[in-house]
Amino acid sequence: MRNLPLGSFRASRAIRTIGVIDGPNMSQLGKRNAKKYGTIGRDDFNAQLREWADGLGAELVLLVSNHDGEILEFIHANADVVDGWIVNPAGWQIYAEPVRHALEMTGKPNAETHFANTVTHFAHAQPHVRVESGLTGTALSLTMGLRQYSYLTSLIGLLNVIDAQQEPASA
Ligand SMILES: O=C1C[C@@](O)(C(=O)O)C[C@@H](O)[C@@H]1O
Repeated sequence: MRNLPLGSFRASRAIRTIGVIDGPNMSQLGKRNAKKYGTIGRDDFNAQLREWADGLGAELVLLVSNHDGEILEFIHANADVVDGWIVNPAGWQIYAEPVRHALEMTGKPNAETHFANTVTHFAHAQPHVRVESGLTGTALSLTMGLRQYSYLTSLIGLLNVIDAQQEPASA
């Protein structure tokens, strides 16, 4: 892995804390369909996320979980710890209402993020059904299809939005 000079993608030097949540089956990165998810394994991806965060001046609290109750409790427990969230609800995007409520309660912006382009994914899997993520309606953003780089894109954007909210430019 290279140490990328990511600092120039962010003007503020303030350290922010970002909660990253990866839902069901995201523990299996590296063993999933390589056309959608690439080949990066879970441990390498965790290291990559931390390296990106470090380069951008962020600390991560990371949860990879196959259990919806655990995800809810993680959000509740970290509501006052984080400045924002990156959330990949994975298969739970279809019935994500409890997660959406929990995120909304925190009042912190959340960036929905997927490895795959889920629009193509659903169109291929179930061409007769239009399935949209239940999180998107109240998410700050939706980034998908760039594999692991969706998270880098979300992280850069989210940090800049948080910076602008917390340090508004003086008139
Ligand atoms: O499990 C996943 C992973 C996913 O959220 C992604 O990151 O690409 C896309 C979802 O459609 C799928 O159910």
